[in-house]
Amino acid sequence: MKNHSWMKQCNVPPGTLVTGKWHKQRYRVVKRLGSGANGVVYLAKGKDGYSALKMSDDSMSIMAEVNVLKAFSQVQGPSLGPSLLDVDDWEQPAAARALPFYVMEYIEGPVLLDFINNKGSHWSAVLIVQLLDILDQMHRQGWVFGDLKPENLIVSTPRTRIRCIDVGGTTKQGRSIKEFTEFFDRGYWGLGSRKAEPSYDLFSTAMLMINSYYPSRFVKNGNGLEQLHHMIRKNSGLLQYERVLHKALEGKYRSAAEMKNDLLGILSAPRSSRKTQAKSRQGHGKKKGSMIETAGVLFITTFLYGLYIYLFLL
Ligand SMILES: Nc1ncnc2c1ncn2[C@@H]1O[C@H](COP(=O)(O)OP(=O)(O)OP(=O)(O)O)[C@@H](O)[C@H]1O
Repeated sequence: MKNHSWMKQCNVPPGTLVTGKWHKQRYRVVKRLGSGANGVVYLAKGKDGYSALKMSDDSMSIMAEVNVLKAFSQVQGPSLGPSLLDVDDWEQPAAARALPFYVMEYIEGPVLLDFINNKGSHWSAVLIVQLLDILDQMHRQGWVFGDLKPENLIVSTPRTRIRCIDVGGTTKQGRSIKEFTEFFDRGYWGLGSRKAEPSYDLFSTAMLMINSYYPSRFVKNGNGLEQLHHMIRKNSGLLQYERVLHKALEGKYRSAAEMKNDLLGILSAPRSSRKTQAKSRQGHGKKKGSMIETAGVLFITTFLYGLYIYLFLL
């Protein structure tokens, strides 16, 4: 069992001043943002404004995360993770030894599922397209994100960009995945190994999409692939992405860019033809939904795709 003694040392009340031993930067703790397997993250205020400060008594895990964030900061293109602002040790007055911490960009916004619950599941594909751009860059640099799950993805405002947080599970390609969450793990579904390779992240990406249409998730029940195919077929929102989802679940994509292009192909097809195709795949699709609803969704989807082109391609 994991030793959580660090919890006590890392448990600091709002208002606490954290001063770095080496760089002498000062951060005022505003509130606790959350804690994970490797430490506690606080919203903090320093001389340059708000930031997210992560502390842990496990200096190895702090250094590993710092190294990933440093590597990410060298990469051109979309931000692969929060930018790294400071790394230091905190000498708490009453503590026996200094506590390592790092400070990163504070990414403000709801986590993926909260955003989708609020705005509608049709946003899912647009955000997944953005995520695939990030993953493509990450994979080209030799990394695999590993623990992809909605809680590790924030939709930052006001430009509606998906951002990855928590690089604790980020693994060099070829090694074993360090951290995973069952629902998003292809090993759990019996659909592949836990070797860090791009197809591992692409499987999780397909599961993210499935999760956005099944927010309460579901557990494995027999043959993993058959069950996932069935769940996709049962949901008309997901059914339009069936081809892409099957390929990702079966590990048939060679790159995130390939998956992104397929998804964009579907998004750019007129909504009416997507719906017809999905219905014919569903076989005896029930006649449901009013003309007004269909027209509304058609309008929203066309608008979203236009927005996507405007925000990310122009
Ligand atoms: N850069 C950031 N900006 C905004 N919020 C953040 C940032 N980094 C972390 N958080 C918040 O802090 C919480 C804790 O983050 P952390 O990365 O330590 O662990 P976790 O994701 O909860 O757990 P685990 O590492 O076990 O998966 C996150 O759920 C998130 O809400």
